Amino acid sequence: MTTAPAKPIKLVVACALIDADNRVLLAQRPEGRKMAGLWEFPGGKVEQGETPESALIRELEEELGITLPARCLAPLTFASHAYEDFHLLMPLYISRTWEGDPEPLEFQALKWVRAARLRDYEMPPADLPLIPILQDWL
Ligand SMILES: Nc1nc2c([nH]c(=O)n2[C@H]2C[C@H](O)[C@@H](COP(=O)(O)OP(=O)(O)OP(=O)(O)O)O2)c(=O)[nH]1
Ligand SMILES: [Mg+2]
Repeated sequence: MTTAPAKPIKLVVACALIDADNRVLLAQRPEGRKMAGLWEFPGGKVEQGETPESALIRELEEELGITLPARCLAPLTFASHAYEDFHLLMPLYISRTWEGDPEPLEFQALKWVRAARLRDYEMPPADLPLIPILQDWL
């Protein structure tokens, strides 16, 4: 019996930011990167020495320029997806409260999207199972 070689697990944290109109923030991945142009939830890799929450707070500051205390983050769901060269494990948090106006500091664009419209935006394959969960929740 042969088994497929194990792929490294990459831990990425992301957040569904929800505005007062119940819309969710999607961010368009930059040019020149893997999956450029696809729409994702802001976030990024958990670095050595970080907790998932501290990594997410750092990423939201770097990518969007917003400040979000850990108490404003609630766990929503997660993605688990086999990419070609790694396995993505991505906890998805949700928040309705932060300080500052999100700006596309590291993205091509940002978009506030209604739950019913989420499928109009092409997302990474790992994110597709998250859409109905978010739609049920919103
Ligand atoms: N942030 C985020 N990443 C996602 C989503 N869906 C998905 O498959 N990913 C994948 C894409 C990447 O392989 C990985 C995130 O890596 P990244 O390169 O953007 O990480 P990062 O923000 O830490 O950026 P960098 O330090 O590499 O510049 O997770 C999502 O909804 N949000
Ligand atoms: Mg990122």
